[in-house]
Amino acid sequence: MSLLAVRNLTKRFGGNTAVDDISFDLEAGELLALIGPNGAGKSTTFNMMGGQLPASSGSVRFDGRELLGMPSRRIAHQGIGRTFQIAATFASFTVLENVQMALLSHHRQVYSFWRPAIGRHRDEALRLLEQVGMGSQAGRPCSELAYGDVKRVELAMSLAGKPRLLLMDEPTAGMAPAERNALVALVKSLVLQNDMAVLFTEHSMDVVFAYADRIIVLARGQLIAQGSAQQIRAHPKVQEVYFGTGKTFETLAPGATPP
Ligand SMILES: Nc1ncnc2c1ncn2[C@@H]1O[C@H](COP(=O)(O)OP(=O)(O)OP(=O)(O)O)[C@@H](O)[C@H]1O
Repeated sequence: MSLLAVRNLTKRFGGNTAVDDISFDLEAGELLALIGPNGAGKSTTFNMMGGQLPASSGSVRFDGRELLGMPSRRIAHQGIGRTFQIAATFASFTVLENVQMALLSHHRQVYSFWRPAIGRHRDEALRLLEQVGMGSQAGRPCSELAYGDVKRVELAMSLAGKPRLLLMDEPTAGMAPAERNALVALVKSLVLQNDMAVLFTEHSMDVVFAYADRIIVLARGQLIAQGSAQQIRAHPKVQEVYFGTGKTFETLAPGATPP
């Protein structure tokens, strides 16, 4: 049985079928990219899986349990984490405090402003920050960080819930190419270390082809291809939907800097 089994998932907005009968699986230890041109249905798929949007029909089973119909908070407590396109850190709080608050939330403890979280889950928060390479910045306010570092803090926060599956919606949006590669390389190493599964949407083909174990491609709501980077790059339907969008499918030489 797959860790995640999506079957015949469909979302209609009035007469527009945004996600049209898609099915795919995801296994533990796998980094799966969901790609497709603008309006393909990627965010809608994520929002149905995370409980932010009701599906019109279909099924999403995680470890055999149906997620559709569950509220998002309950989905999170099944062991599914989610990061959003907009970084969700508190700017005036330190890096460490942000991760401590995520841990408090995971343990369903209430943060109160007159009794700060300082001291609670400190060691665990520092351990998570070390995992994402931010241990040395623990005492800095998030407002002072470079954007790429904020995304690392956000990643540490999403790990606070010990997810077995992490949904990452455009984790590298707004990042420079070198930062993008570093972040996805980090995610890949976390997948292997923690035996997690990650499903991510991404517009930069360079990071998708460099790091994803498998790729699924949506176009106008339909799943038009799935497979390895090599299979996707050579797939005629994929080439057709991306033709004219300026996206390229060349492989980078090892160690080369992407455009
Ligand atoms: N709340 C909504 N109400 C009506 N239509 C919507 C809604 N959300 C999305 N859509 C439509 O569903 C389709 C899929 O949109 P979606 O945002 O899922 O695509 P996407 O692949 O994430 O695009 P992008 O890469 O631009 O973020 C589009 O036609 C969009 O206009």
